[in-house]
Formats: sequence, structure tokens, C-alpha cells
Amino acid sequence: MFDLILVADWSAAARPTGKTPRKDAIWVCADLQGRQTVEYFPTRAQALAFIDDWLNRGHRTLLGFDFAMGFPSGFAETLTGEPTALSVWDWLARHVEDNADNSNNRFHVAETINRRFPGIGPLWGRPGTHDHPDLPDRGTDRRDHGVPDHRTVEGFTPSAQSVLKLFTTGSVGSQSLLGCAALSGLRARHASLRVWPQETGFEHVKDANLLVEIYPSLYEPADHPIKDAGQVIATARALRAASADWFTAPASQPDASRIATEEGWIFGVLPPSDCFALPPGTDWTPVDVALETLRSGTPCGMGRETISIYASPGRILAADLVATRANPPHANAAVDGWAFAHATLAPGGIPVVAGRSAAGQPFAGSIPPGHAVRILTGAEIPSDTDTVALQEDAHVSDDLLYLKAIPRIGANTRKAGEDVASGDPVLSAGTILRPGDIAVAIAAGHGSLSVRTRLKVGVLSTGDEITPPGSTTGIPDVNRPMLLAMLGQWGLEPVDLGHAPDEADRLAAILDKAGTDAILTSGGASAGDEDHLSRLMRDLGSVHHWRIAIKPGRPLMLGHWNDTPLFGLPGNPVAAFTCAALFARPALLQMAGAGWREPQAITVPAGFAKRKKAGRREVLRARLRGGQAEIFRSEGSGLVSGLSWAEGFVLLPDGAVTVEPGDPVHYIPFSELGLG
Ligand SMILES: Nc1nc2c(c(=O)[nH]1)N[C@H]1C(S)=C(S)[C@@H](COP(=O)(O)OP(=O)(O)OC[C@H]3O[C@@H](n4cnc5c(N)ncnc54)[C@H](O)[C@@H]3O)O[C@H]1N2
Ligand code: MOO
Repeated sequence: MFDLILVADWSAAARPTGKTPRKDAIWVCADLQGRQTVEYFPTRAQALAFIDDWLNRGHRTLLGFDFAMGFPSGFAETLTGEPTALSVWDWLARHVEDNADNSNNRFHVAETINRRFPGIGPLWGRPGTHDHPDLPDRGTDRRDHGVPDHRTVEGFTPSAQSVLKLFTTGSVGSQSLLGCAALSGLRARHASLRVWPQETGFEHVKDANLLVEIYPSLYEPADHPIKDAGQVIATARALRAASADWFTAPASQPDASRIATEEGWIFGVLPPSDCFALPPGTDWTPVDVALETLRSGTPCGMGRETISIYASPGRILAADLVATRANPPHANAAVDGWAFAHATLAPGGIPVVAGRSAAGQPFAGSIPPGHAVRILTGAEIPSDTDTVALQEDAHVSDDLLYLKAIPRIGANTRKAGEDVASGDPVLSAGTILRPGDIAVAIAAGHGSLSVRTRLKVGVLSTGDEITPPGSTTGIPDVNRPMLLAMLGQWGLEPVDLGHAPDEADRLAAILDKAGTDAILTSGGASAGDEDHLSRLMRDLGSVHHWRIAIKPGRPLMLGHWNDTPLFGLPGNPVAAFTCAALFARPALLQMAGAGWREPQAITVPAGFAKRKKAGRREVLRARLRGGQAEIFRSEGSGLVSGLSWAEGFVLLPDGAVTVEPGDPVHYIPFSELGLG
């Protein structure tokens, strides 16, 4: 269809990336009738000149860039008054300054954008060194700006990051701000270029030069020492093989024409036709619906207490913490050596004054110009000096100091407050205190902290067959000690509610007098004659969701006993563990005051093959070996040995999937679930 395919891996670098080809820079693959060349560019301007040159040659061209070419719903209209991606491109072209040496004003433009929106945001993320009051540092600092984080297409490419995030690992927002501005210019220079789907809709365009958004991570990189180069080569190959449904498949989305003009789409992402469909006749609750019920239904009602910093590991900070002193409190020496005022040194030996400055024992006198004084690591820099020479670079003879070389002004000194200034925010409310957080709290002047009182969570096992650990008869109680241990790792207060026999009255009495903030039960959650917990909850409790579209864990029951949230976990230990980690943990942490925390999955190649139907999410016990996710030998949810074998979960999506070895899958290490 196309004679020429151009694939660009874009970059938002603020400086030229250097003469030597390297990763995380701009790479362009040009594929002319199947013959590929790949080029590296130190600047955006050079890459655009190269692309201009190709476009001027008059080939039928498909041109792809790897950044979001549209923004989530509502963004364009608030910014430009028009709900189209192309209006945003033109707005950006008027505001972005992107110079030939890559220097640019993207963070300034981002602030200008944020000021047009209500609340705080929607854009976020900036390097710490920039002072941009209207561009929040963290995504969680934003509110009420009215823009969802993701475009529709990103629902089908879960590893794609939000275009609203401008900085740090994997962010694409900066690329998009600079890129969309550049594309506006490209369109102006090349009138024949049409943008799919923003201009064309989800149409199979056969006779135009097309500009599309691409996502190189969809393809296995070609063999090349630099991954970015391998990715543009692989993407160009994939585009050459694109079929008609690449253009038209997104038209199946309910509001396809709005998506096309406002949000755009990644060329090559095909929404599965039966995605999220449950088999007919079932009424299981999708995982995301159950999680949303929990997120909106488990507010924090915990009080506060002030405790010693020594008792604070794992506790949850109740209020934002502000530094009450600077760290370091005074300018001090970073090394053992000699302090002097740089500007006053004369050639030759430097006279040394008597005395010294040591940590905790500052030098008391004054140091005449051109003199030096002995100083030790951590000691205050005497007020009339500004530079420290390293002891190993100096020697003293006859009370004169000789330096091998004069260090630059300010060398080997630490400025007062260079770490934390008094009044700086250091930790935010909801932080679960880790050793590093405790360190900064102390450095910032705190010896005690206001934390949330601990959330008490009761754990109850049910079932007549359950016997105490160590028993030679019955089924030893795996779940209760396991769940109590999980709660402890999450910094909550586990309360052992013991074991209830299969009698509704006894079960109800135990639940009535639990006295905890939440309850986890295991067993009796499914529909059998002996499944007393589910019957009791339906009769006397309130059930919000029962039967979730997940394997393992389908019988999970979410509800309230009296006013206490109750998680009716399935009896099979693997299902109990999985449901506790994926459903109970975020809800309990939110109740405890730590906010809603979603575990972050990483995308890794599968070390296995598997096929699943649409209709439920599947959670496989997994671990990483050799950079690949391997899975446990069996999915049986009674196989407790797999819980010890595993170091994380592979999550397979609700829709149908076929996983082949090497395909990308989502892996959540147990450390992300607070179970490191
Ligand atoms: N008709 C249906 N049957 C089942 C369904 C269903 O939806 N309809 N779901 C199946 C699934 S999936 C699971 S998981 C189990 C969960 O059932 P229950 O929550 O009712 O659990 P129990 O029947 O009480 O126990 C299941 C299994 O786990 C053992 N168990 C229970 N507690 C413990 C414990 N504390 N420590 C160790 N092992 C425990 C128990 O002995 C059973 O072997 O239901 C399926 N059936
Ligand atoms: O939840 Mo059950 O353990 O899926 O078999």
C-alpha cells in the first residue's frame, strides 16, 4: 500500500544527545519498498529535516511517531475551545519554543496549560530543579481538573503511560507536547499529509500520505545493539504488513467518532471484539467493578496518636510533615582538610592559623584573608572561609600550607539547608513509614510523629474439618496464620478471632463480638449446603458483591456485618491469599489512612504458553527467572506449595488471550503487594 514507511522514535531531550548513537534518543527507520535504513539524530530539528527531505520526494508514505497524538476526553475543549486533537497541536505550535539545540520551554507551556483548567493539574511531573508552582510534582497532588488520565486506546495497551505525566520513568507527556507542536508544523509544510484517525476517522485510507501514532513496545525489537533502533526497525516491518482492520477495528468502540477526532488511536492496537464480555447467563462481578466498590466504600475513619519516631516503622503518617529545622543546619565540610577564603589566596605557601574546626566544636576565632584553618568532616565552615582543600592534596611545612592544586571555589563544602530547608514539606499524610522516611523526618527536626491509630482486622477460619496447625487429623488451619501474617506485613493490627464451626449461630456470635474495624473470614463462601458464611451474610449481613470474575477466588464475598466491612475469602488457601492481596489489602490500607494504592505491574516476556477464554481475570502464581515470568506447575487453588514457590503474580486480562512464550505479560512482584 505504501512505498515508504517512516517510523520515528521521538525524544523530549533538552540537549543534543551527542554525536555517538545512543539509546533514549531519536531514531528513524526509513523503509522504502522493504529496504530498511535506520538513522540516529542528536536533535529533533535534525530528525525533522530528515523527514521533510523524505516527504519532499513524493513517495506514497506512511509516517509514524511514538507519542500520544491526542489527549484524554475533555482536554482539547478546555484548552482550545474545540474538542479536536488537531486544535491542540496548533495551540502547542503557537506556545512551544523548541530550539535547534533541543532547548525548549515544555515545563513552562505545561504550566500555562494547567492554568487554563480548574483545580490542580491535569499535567504533572517535573524535574526537582525547576520551579513551577502550577505543575505538580506528583500525580496524587492533582485534583478537580476534570480530565481522565487515559485515552480509550490505552485501555487496550495497559503498559502505555498517561500522556498527562511529563517526567520520570517511562513518561510520554513531554514527548507529546513537543511532538504535537512539531506535527502541526509538519502538516503545514506537507499539505498532502493526512492524520489517521483524527482527520480520516477509522477509515481504511488507501490513497493518501498518512501520519499515524505508533507504539513500538507492541513489537519484539529487531536485532540491533541499540534497543531503540531495533524497535523502529521492527515497527516499520509490522506497519508494512498492516491489514485493513488496523484502520477500521476501533470503529467498534461506542463513541468511535469522538475518539477519532479528540483522542486519536495507536495504529496497530485492535480492541478484542469480546473484551470483558462475560459468558452469557453469568452475573459475576468484574474485578474492576468490585475494586471500585471497595475504593469508594472504605473511607478512613481512624484517629491520630503521637508516637516516638523509634516506634514509627510501618505506621501511617496522619498529617503532612514539614521540616522544623534545616539539614544540614550549618554549612559544613564534606572532607577532612583545610578551609580558606578562595578569593584571598596569594601564590605560594598559605599561613595556617592555630586551632581547628571539628564537628560539634566550631572554630571560635577569625581567619585573616589569605590564611587557612584545619577543618574536619562535618565541622562548620568558619564564616570567613568558603572552600575546603582535601587533606590528601595538601601538606604543611613550617606552618605554611602547600596545595597540589587550588580547588574550585566552594569545593568540599555542604551548604546549610541543601538537603532540607526549614519549612520544606518532607513527607505527606498517608505515607507508610519506611526507614528512609524515618531518616528524613529526623533530619527535618522530628523526634515524634502524628500517626493513624492502627486498624484492627479480625481473622476467622470456618469449617468443621479445620484443626490447629500441627494436628495429625483434619485439615490444618493454613488460612488464619497466613492471613494474620499478611496483615502484620501491611502494618495493620491483626486480631485472631479463632475458628468457627459450621453452625450459623456460633458464627454470628463470633462476628458480633469481634470488635475490630474489619473482618476477614475464610471458607464457607461458596454455595454448598455447608457454606454457612455466605448464607448468614445474605440473611443477616449485607452483601455488596458475591462471586467475582476472577480465578482463583470466584466465591469472594464483599459485604458488611453490622457496620464492619467483611471480606468473605474463599476457603482454598491460594484463593484466600490472592483475594486478600488483591482486594482486602487496598481497602484495608485506605481505611487505615494510607490512601488507595494500586500495585504497579511490570511488563515482562512470558516464559510459558497459555490460552484463556473471555470472562474472568486470571491470577497465576509466578516468579521471574532469566528476565521471564515462569508460572507454577498447576493452577489448582488447593496447592499451597505454589504460594511458597511464587514471588509474584502474572495477571491475565478479563478478555480472551493467547499467550505464547516471549509475549508481554503483566507481572506484579509480591513486594508491590506489601508481601516482600
Ligand atoms: N457449587 C459451587 N461450588 C464451588 C464454587 C462455586 O462457585 N459453586 N466455587 C469453588 C471455588 S472457586 C472455591 S475457591 C471453593 C471455595 O469454597 P468455600 O469458600 O466455600 O470454602 P470451603 O468449601 O469451606 O473450603 C474449600 C477448601 O478449602 C479448605 N479450607 C477451608 N478453610 C481452610 C483453612 N483455614 N486452612 C486450610 N484449608 C482450608 C477446605 O478444607 C476445602 O478443601 O469452592 C468451590 N466450590
Ligand atoms: O477460587 Mo477457587 O480457588 O478459584 O478454585
